[in-house]
Amino acid sequence: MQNNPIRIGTRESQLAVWQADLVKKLLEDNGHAAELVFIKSEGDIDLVTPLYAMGVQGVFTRALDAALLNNRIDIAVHSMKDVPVQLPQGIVQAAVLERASYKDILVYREQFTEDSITQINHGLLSTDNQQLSSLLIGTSSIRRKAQWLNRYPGTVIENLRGNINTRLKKVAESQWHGAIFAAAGLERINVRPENSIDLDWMLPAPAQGAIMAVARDGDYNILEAFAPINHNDTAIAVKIERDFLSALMGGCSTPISALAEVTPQGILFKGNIISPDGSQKVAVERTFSKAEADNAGTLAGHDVLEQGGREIVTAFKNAK
Ligand SMILES: NCc1[nH]cc(CCC(=O)O)c1CC(=O)O
Repeated sequence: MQNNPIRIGTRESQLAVWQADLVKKLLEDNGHAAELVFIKSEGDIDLVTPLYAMGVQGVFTRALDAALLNNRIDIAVHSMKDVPVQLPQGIVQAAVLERASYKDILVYREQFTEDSITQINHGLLSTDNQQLSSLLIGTSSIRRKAQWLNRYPGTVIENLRGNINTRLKKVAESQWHGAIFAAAGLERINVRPENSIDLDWMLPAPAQGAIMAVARDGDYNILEAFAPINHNDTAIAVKIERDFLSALMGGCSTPISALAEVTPQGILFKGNIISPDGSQKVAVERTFSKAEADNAGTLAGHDVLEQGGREIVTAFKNAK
């Protein structure tokens, strides 16, 4: 039994605090006292450098890892897609919460729909507005950039860093057509603008929309407290997605997307890797049985490597 309140470490952004509060509430529902401890991360301090250029993995997670290992907190709560697939020595997964929307969405500044954006990009929409001759889209995610350019070649991609509120403000003040966000982030803190559409053709980052709690290895009181709040189907899906990522590259901030959906008919998996300029894409779509879950991500990753993905990985690594 855990006696002292469970110290939940979190970053200070509104989304991070919302996610940590959810964990606190779930713990309290199960009879555990808990409190939040705020920790600043490198990813929050440097708001300019694109994430993929920061050179290290885990810019959002390392400060929390250190707090965990130094026993300043008992649990760290993360957006799972920000967590490197290889957890640091001494840190283990305690729970994965039920996934929210995994979708990427386009927040657009004016009355553009995806249809009109497609038309604009293909020069089909007649307009006198000079601005529309080339699309300007904000994102600092190399994965979103690669997918967008693959679908809409010729778009100019603008760097867009910062927490959700900063980014929304930047888009509103920009001259861009729009910017790409994770639906989950905006919806959780209730700031998804009306001018937004789900990008159904875009595959999410591995584990997008999932929340992960990590603990010290061997801290059995904590691991026991978190077992009941683990969502099994989500945990299975995100493990497959992260195995796919590992099989291809093993890093975050890569142009690799993956989505596994656990359904009564089996596990539906889709994944891809796209060269950062959008010109080359290798995609896989496979159905697995639940019994195959352990190897599904790795198998799908090997499919992609064999179908030309290896060349994209190599070029990406050499360009870094
Ligand atoms: N990389 C930043 C980040 N990490 C998690 C989310 C949103 C929540 C989620 O995807 O789980 C975001 C913002 C975004 O991608 O727009």
